[in-house]
Amino acid sequence: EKPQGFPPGPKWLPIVGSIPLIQQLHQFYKFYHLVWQHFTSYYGPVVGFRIGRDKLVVVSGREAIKELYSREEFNGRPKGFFFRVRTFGKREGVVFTDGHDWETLKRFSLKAMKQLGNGRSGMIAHIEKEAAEMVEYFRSKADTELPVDMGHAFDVPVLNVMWALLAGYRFHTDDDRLLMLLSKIHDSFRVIDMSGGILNQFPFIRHIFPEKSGYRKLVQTHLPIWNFLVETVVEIRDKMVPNTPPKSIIEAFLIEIESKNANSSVYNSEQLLAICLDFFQAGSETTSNTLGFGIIYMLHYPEILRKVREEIDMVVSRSRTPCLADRPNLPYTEAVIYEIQRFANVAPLAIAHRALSTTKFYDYVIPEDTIVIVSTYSLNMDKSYWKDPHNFRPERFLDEEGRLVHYDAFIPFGLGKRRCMGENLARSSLFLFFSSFVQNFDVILFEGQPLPDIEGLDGITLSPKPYKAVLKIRN
Ligand code: HEM
Repeated sequence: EKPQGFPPGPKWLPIVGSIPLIQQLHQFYKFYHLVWQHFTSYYGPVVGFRIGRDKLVVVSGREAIKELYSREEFNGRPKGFFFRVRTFGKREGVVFTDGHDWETLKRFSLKAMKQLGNGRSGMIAHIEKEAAEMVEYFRSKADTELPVDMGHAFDVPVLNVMWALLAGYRFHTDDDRLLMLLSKIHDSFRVIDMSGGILNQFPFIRHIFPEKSGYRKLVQTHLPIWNFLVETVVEIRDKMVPNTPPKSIIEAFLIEIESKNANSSVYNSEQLLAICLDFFQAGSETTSNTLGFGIIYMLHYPEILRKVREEIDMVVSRSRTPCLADRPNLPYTEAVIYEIQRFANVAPLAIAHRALSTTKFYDYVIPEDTIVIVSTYSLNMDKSYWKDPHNFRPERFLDEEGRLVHYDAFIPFGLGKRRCMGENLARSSLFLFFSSFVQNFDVILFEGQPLPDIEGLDGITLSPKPYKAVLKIRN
């Protein structure tokens, strides 16, 4: 039965809740964030409904989202069966956990990232090197004139940045293990359904329908990733030199394990694998999909591309690729990247939160364990805020003097205690990969080939639809 004071929303049917209506609307709209938007237009910024046994609340709009992000009670993550399969049936790692262990691990990871982070010898140097490698690699492709899979063009460099952070080294671009890993990570994004799907509602059905329930696929997709991570951790542990500063997150974590007692619930090898998986999944698709969309938009808006290149040519010249120190001097390029992020809505629903206790929100009662979804899409496409949200217009992020403008409603990385841990890394990667790519290459479609679709594919993250094109070195 619907709890007293629960936010307004569609009808609750016995057992299934609103599932049939949601499925119907999803068929029509194709994207979950549009289904939630549909509800919002009927019921307001806070909508409540039920999916199977789970109560869900979708929060939209600037005011409600800011309020939500400021409240400690909403800092939980869903804890259903589905969200635990990827971490060996337990709640481990930093993305789908909460409470004391999550806080400890988040603090540890942020500190390790900071230590490995900035500066010539750290992550920035890694990303700059990776961007230079990417340009070399695409140059060799451009020479052969073989078509490139543009939807995934940035997967390897982006994953290599993540890998440098986690493991301290990079893969060769054609490394078979890397390609296997990438395809499994992609698959995992197609099988992780943010609401948890049927498996989350009725975990026992995996014994009856291992195939149909999606359980087998879920395990089979994660198995090679787990195995690979285990191998890597063992390799790194065997090579570690005692009493030297850690060169990667894995090394930093292994040092913690060594220094703590063996039964720590936080510093143990399962948690380490869970963290690696979290970073892999949270960091790679988001960044490479954003870049993929960026290139599609540049094909649609050649005039904007021309201006980006003009700025890069003037500030950086064409004799070298951009470095991070150029960023403050390239406000137009930055504005274009902001607009790509706003327009692409790569994480349209952030990552689901959970109410840690029964609490009041606006005039409503949100019961403990309600899953709370933040529609960042509603912020990015708010008409009253942006005026023309459906236009791709980077100038909105510049003032009259051409300086970058920051808006408090532009929060592609979330806010508050659960905000993205990779924001700096992601922003540096987006800047370096995007600017180096457009500085050096033209994307040439085949004769008669339509412009690639602006609209992406639905999933945990939105991804560009795959398409092929030939790269030419820009003259
Ligand atoms: C363009 C790229 C990226 C976007 C748009 C993005 C966006 C987000 C968003 C919206 C959240 C959830 C906020 C919330 O819970 O409300 C999040 C969480 C997270 N992100 Fe990112 N992210 C990006 C790149 C990265 C990278 C590169 C890393 C890793 C280095 C990363 C690691 C994480 C982690 C670990 C969390 C979970 C934090 C927690 O639950 O406490 N992300 N990100």
